[in-house]
Order: sequence, then C-alpha cells, then structure tokens
Amino acid sequence: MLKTFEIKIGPLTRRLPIMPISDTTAIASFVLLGDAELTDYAAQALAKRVPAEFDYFVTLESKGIPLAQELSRVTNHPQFVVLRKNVKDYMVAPLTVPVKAITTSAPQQLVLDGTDADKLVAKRVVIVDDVISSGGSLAAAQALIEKAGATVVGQLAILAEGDAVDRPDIEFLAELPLFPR
Ligand SMILES: O=P(O)(O)OC[C@H]1O[C@H](OP(=O)(O)OP(=O)(O)O)[C@H](O)[C@@H]1O
Repeated sequence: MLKTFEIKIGPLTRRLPIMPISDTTAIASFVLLGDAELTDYAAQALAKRVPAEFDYFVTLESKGIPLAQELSRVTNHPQFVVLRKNVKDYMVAPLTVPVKAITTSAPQQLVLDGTDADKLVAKRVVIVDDVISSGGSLAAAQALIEKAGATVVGQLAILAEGDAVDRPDIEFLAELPLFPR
C-alpha cells in the first residue's frame, strides 16, 4: 500500500502520497492543481504576508499558476506573470535560464516571454509558488526577473520542504519533510 503523509495547512488537512525521487530520497507529493479549496485558503493566508507595495506577482508553470491567480485577485493586482517551462512560437524574444527542481531529474528551462519581460522593467515583484524545496526553481525565477530589470521584494509559497524551512528569505504556511527511501 502507498505510504502517505498528512499535512495540515490552516484548517485544511491533506493526505499526500510519498513518492520516491532518487535512490535515497522520497517526497510527499503535493499537487495543488484541482484543489480549489486549498488554493482559496492559501491565497487568503498568504495575502496577509505580502509586502505593502509591489507591482506584480510572478509564478512558475505549472502548479503556482492557480495560486498566483487567486492571490492577484484578493490583493487587487489585475495582472501577473507566468514563467513557462517551454518556449512557445507566440513568444517574442523569450529569455531563458536552465532550472533544476527536486521533482524533475531531466534538465528543464524556465522561460520569460519578452512581452512579459517588458512589463517587468523597473517593477517590484513578489515570486509565488506552491512549494519551495531545493530552491532551484526560485533561483531560476530570480535570475529571469533580474534579467528583465525587475526587483524581487518578496517570496511566498504554501509549503517549504526539507532545508527550505530554515530560509529566512521566504514566507510559507506549513513545513513538509523529506523522507528516506
Ligand atoms: O525548490 P525546487 O526544488 O526547485 O522545487 C520546487 C518546484 O518544484 C515544483 O514544480 P515542478 O518542477 O514539479 O513543476 P510543475 O509545477 O510543472 O509540476 C514546485 O511547483 C516548484 O516550482
């Protein structure tokens, strides 16, 4: 039978399947997509921790997208920016950086459409994602945002996983351990 880990996020409880990701390590798989109740709760809770002044939320494809949308709505920010994992033909002069996340062994890239990069010039940005673990995704997002000429003024996630729980530079709602395999 699949092992699971129960996590409490405010008043909500979720049972996460524990999945191996390497010879030595397993993670509790947290998939925000489709969980409207948790997305709504997390956006309300994180909205209380955003800096007083900023211009845009920036999130990463894919699981951060519903959270950034709801956070933008509750904080009255009509637009946000999504960093993608692939270059699309409709993009204009996309900026790319390599990215390595704990969930994905294959090399990936993070992409900022040049149209969105133009919006970010000299703006204050809050990065939002569902989980921060190794910090690889966050570092790649920071690099793209700085390439665009914006300043990161806040970093939010629902969960901090593993060593990320000790990071003083992120705001999060709950901690997620890593597991031995
Ligand atoms: O701190 P890190 O080790 O970089 O891990 C965190 C990242 O991993 C997950 O995304 P994933 O790469 O699984 O992509 P997905 O949202 O498209 O499924 C999560 O949504 C974060 O973006």
